[in-house]
Amino acid sequence: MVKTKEQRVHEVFEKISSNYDSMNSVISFQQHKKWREDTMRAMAVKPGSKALDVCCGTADWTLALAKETGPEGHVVGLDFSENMLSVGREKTATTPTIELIHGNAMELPFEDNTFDYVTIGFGLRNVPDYKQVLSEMHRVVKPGGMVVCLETSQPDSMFFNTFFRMYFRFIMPIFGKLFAKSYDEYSWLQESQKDFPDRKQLTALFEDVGLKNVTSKPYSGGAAARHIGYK
Ligand SMILES: C[S@@+](CC[C@H](N)C(=O)[O-])C[C@H]1O[C@@H](n2cnc3c(N)ncnc32)[C@H](O)[C@@H]1O
Repeated sequence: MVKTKEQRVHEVFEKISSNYDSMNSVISFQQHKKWREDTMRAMAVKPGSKALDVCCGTADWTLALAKETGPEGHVVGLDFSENMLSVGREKTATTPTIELIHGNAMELPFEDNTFDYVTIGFGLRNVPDYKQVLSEMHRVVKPGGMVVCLETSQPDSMFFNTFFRMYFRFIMPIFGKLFAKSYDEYSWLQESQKDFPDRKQLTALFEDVGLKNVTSKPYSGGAAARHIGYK
């Protein structure tokens, strides 16, 4: 039986959960930390606010959000991989303002207008329907609230774009094999990168679901980008 994208993604993350955090630094040459920090700065999260981190995985961004929302805030992390969540649960055990829940980004289990911030970090390219997930994020954020996506993107320069694709296709799986004994999983992850919208296309998708004042910023020559929009 042919597996759906959703089933395959689920299998991949169930398998790589224990190596995920260290592999992130290997495959992005530590760059992901800078991208995350810059995005958090741009968000200027208000203490005491309520945030949702969609596709939270091992909860790195969830923890960063909780640091900003502080003791009066509340941060929910949602993911459909129990193994990724269980790594996240260990990391967040001493942060009582964080709640990690099992769920699907395609159908968020929250009322309309619930959160001040809704984020997705390196998750959007993995879902079966980008627009459906963005529209769910738009639905659950409060009017005036912020929707934020940090994701790999398509570099502007043709030369760098070709290099980046080659890297994802040939080098990253080798790193996956060497450091995480998972050649197939890291090889498969490039599939989700190569067809992902570029900055302009993702901005248009944000606007299609009703988000306003959408801005984007490229990182590392456009290898990654953050998008921010408001409801
Ligand atoms: C590359 S990881 C990103 C984890 C984390 N946000 C980070 O910044 O490191 C992608 C995560 O998305 C989750 N995911 C993919 N599709 C999903 C879906 N439809 N619903 C919920 N989680 C999903 C995977 O289980 C995985 O934990």
